[in-house]
Amino acid sequence: MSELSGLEIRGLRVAFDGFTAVDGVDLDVRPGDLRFLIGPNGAGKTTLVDAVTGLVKARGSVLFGGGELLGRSVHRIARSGIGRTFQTATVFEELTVLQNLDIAAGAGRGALTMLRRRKGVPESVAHALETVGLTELADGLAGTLAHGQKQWLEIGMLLVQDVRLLLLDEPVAGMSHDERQATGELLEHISQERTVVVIEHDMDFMRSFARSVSVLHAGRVLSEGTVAQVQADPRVQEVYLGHAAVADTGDLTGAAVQEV
Ligand SMILES: Nc1ncnc2c1ncn2[C@@H]1O[C@H](COP(=O)(O)OP(=O)(O)OP(=O)(O)O)[C@@H](O)[C@H]1O
Repeated sequence: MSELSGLEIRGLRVAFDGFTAVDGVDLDVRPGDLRFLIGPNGAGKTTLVDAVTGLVKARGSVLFGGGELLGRSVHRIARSGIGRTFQTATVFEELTVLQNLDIAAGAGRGALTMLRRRKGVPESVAHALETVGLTELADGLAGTLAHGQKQWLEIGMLLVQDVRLLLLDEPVAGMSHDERQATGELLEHISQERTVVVIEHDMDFMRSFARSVSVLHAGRVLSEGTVAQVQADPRVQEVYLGHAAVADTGDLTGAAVQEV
């Protein structure tokens, strides 16, 4: 296992045709954190992750493990140990779970190694299967997996690549209660050895599993801290509820908030 690394973002700025989607963000995610990025639709969460992973051009600085990511290609950033998932799982449905993991594991290998016949399942793949709870389903087609299981397979595909920073975009969207719980426990487990950043709208899930939270609004960091700290922040309540009147629990889960 490689050393734990943190993310250090300074003055990050992303503009689309004159519209500034990320407007001078500073963000520190310490090594091994389980950080939730929350904020209303259009706050800039996905664009921030796009900038970190090289999908959009950005200004400022993004250091991971001390190395500058901005200016590197998407592939070089991936090879730096950074991986992400998207809101819709992107597994190969016609292949088995094992084959999906095998391909992901081979992403960093040469074609010859990929073609060579191997006996058994590589250690890293077996370990990832175990971690994401899909060992029993290894030979099943990925297309037949339940929605939650596809998300876990995607996470497994990042694990076999030995990704050290996982950026997950709404991993529990559409999941059942039990699947959410299992996913939260999986992320807690993974973040013992890796740094995890989760974009999320599900406030119950965030409250149960976040170690730290950053609230984005209109391309800026509005608030940051523990769950209790951001819930108690009147600016956060203002953005989520339109007023600062939720004094008792700082409850962010009102019906109006679920899909904010
Ligand atoms: N490729 C693009 N071209 C133009 N505008 C974009 C592009 N991508 C994002 N935007 C705009 O940037 C803003 C931030 O979008 P982004 O998707 O990052 O927000 P978000 O916080 O992830 O929202 P959501 O929670 O709805 O996913 C939005 O106003 C969006 O319309």
